[in-house]
Amino acid sequence: MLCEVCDTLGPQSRVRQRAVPLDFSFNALADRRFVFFDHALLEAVKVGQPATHEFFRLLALCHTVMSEEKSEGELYYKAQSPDEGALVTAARCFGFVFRSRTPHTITLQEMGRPATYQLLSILDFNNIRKRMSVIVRNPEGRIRLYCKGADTLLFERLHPCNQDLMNITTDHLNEYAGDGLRTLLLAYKDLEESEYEAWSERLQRASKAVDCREERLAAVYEEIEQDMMLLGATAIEDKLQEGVPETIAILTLANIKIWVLTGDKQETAVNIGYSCKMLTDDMTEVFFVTGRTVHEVREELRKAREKMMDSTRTLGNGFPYQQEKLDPPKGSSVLEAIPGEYALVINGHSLAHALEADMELEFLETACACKAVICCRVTPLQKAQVVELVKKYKRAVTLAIGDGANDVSMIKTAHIGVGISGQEGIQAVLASDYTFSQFKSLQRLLLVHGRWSYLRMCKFLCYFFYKNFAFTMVHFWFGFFCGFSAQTVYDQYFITLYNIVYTSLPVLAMGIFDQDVPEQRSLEYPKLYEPGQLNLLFNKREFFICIAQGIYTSVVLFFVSYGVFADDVTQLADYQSFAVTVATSLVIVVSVQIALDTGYWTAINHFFIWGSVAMYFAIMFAMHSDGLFNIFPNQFTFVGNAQNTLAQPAVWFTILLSTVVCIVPVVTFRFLKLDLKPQLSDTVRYTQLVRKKQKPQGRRLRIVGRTGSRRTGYAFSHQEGFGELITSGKNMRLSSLALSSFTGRSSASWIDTLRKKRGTESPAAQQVSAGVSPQGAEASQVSGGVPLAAPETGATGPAGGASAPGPASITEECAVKE
Ligand SMILES: Nc1ncnc2c1ncn2[C@@H]1O[C@H](COP(=O)(O)OP(=O)(O)OP(=O)(O)O)[C@@H](O)[C@H]1O
Ligand SMILES: [Mg+2]
Repeated sequence: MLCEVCDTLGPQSRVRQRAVPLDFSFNALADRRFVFFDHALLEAVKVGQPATHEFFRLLALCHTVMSEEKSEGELYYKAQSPDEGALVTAARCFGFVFRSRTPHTITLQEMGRPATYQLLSILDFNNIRKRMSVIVRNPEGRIRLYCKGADTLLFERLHPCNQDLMNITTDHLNEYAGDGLRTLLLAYKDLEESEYEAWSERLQRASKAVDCREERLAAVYEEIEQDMMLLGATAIEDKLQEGVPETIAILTLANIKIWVLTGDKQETAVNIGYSCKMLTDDMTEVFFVTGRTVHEVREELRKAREKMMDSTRTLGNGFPYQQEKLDPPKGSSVLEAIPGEYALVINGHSLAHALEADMELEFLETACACKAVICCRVTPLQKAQVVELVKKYKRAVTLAIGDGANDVSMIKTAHIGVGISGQEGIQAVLASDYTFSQFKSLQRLLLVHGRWSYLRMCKFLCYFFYKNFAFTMVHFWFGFFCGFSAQTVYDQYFITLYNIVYTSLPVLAMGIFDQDVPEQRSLEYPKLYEPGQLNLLFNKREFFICIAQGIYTSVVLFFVSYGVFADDVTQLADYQSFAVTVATSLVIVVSVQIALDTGYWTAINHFFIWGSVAMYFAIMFAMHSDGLFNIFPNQFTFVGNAQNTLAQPAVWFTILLSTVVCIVPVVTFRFLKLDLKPQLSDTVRYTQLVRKKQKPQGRRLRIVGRTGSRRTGYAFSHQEGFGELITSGKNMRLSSLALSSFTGRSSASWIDTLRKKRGTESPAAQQVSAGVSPQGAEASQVSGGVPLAAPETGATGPAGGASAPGPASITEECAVKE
């Protein structure tokens, strides 16, 4: 915490860090954990400077902290906001100890002497007022108002005689905020008895008002919080949690747009933006929207858009890539395809105009074109409105994450609300769908569990449609042979048990446990998150594919069995044997299909799949047995059927044939898809497999290629050589080994880089070059002597995404990660 007491302490007294922390031993009630370095401040307190004393008195009186004194001198504070806790603790250490409060009094110990203040009123803090005040009568009987709050609001309410002090304090506040500290301004006002009495009456009336009570109270508060005297300012460091920049970086790579909505002032918010790497010095431009009128805000937004469009035109000259970028995909705005990195910082008062009906779209367009958006000094309602705006116009899923009560409305508005449990109370946690204590857990929530959950749901749905169509459509084909008499193909008990016993548990196990790639890989390759955003795993196309597969299966099941029975191959030509054959084929085919769909096998998956098939046979044999028929002759009419039918080898051949005809096309289709158009998850899985097989000696080489075509790739080096390539490029093929993904020249220089790093020849290098396409011929020549285990140079980020514009700026980065 930094403190500045105006008038008494100049900027030179604000020493951030001295080697020797202050000695608070003069104060028996000081908190031993409190560390402070500004000796001048302590001196000022000790010599009794009135302004300094008043400054700390304000900190000890103007708050909502509760105290607990376990034994003499053992004080514990319970603060709703950690900032308030820090300020009251600072006052305590400097000799102004807050000891206890009752509804009408506050007891302090001021420089060793007890002092009880009569608490006349508390003018509560809220996110619109952004300040709080207390009115107290001091032991001498004087009434004084103490106020602390956001600088912008307090400056407007100071007495004009504070002008010089305000100027100095503004400089200091900007300096603090520039360092990313959260600042507060402190002020006081002496009140006459009569003045307070009159105001108190108005307050009583306002607090008893039935309608518009909040507004009336705010107006009455406003009346008294005027012409105050500036006392000083405080600045508190709100440390970023561990892993925040990394999490933001990884989520950005996963194509997740991140907007920061904060109540902090602009300078603090911008500084935090830089420290969490949302804003960087490499950005083309950061637009600040600070207009106070509708016209100004509209103008600033327009200028920002124009600049972005201009850059598109300038950069676009002659580069087909740019042209491609200028023709954005259907449904998206031209601005969203803008090259370059821009950021938008908008203030709360400007945001109020930007969110008006006639400007909201302009604001959204501009903001969406920017890589980073920071809205500062926003109220909780505005936070919710921004989320609402995105929900209204973008087909996007919104997630709001916050820790304080001021984030509740936004958490509730967003599709997914996440609360961080910390020192800011539990309101955010109670309002949220998910809760954790560290921001960095967000990456696991989204990239691992969110991804898996989407995958599982999609697979579950696809399989569900498939198995039901395969089951039901058989009746339709049968209808042509039974004159659509509504006779069912299957035994009635099979119809009842098919969905609830024979095929439910395997798909449930898949829906619970399935994974396509392990969690570590999900975090390493954030691009894996994209299929979910693009709805690739379950959409109309996928739906129709499942249905088509289901219908195809039903055709095969029915007509293969029909063909066999019609030719009398089985010497069984009865309806019941046919029913058993089709039903058995169906259960086996859908079980094989779920086995094919299951990407992650656990003992439970095995148990459920084998168990379901075993259960089918067990139940069928039981129901077709003489025993049950003897007890319920009218119920179990298929007596002896299973035993007879399944004793025929031809029936088993029929079942086998149906299964093969159903499954082979699926396997072929999947294989071709994997080979011709692999998804990133396929490639990652494949890498995993290869890695397991090759048992690498712990070294993996990651190459992030930055090429003019904006392709990026990774090559893995095992001890024997390059394994394979993972790429996010469009036309990559799994079979095209590492270097063909890069242009020949690029590969050459890339390999050259490696060669420089280590000069020994490796036979594996030739192995790589053998897989190089003509495009990579130059590379293959060079790669004759490439050393594959490059020396350790430190790891790059988790994935390569950035690209330098233009073919001339082809660069490669090599890093070896253990
Ligand atoms: N207890 C308080 N007393 C007086 N002023 C306060 C108090 N708490 C916050 N403020 C002022 O009100 C402003 C808005 O607070 P708010 O809680 O809306 O946002 P924040 O805590 O600054 O940021 P975030 O939105 O990131 O939580 C703060 O920046 C601060 O200047
Ligand atoms: Mg807050």
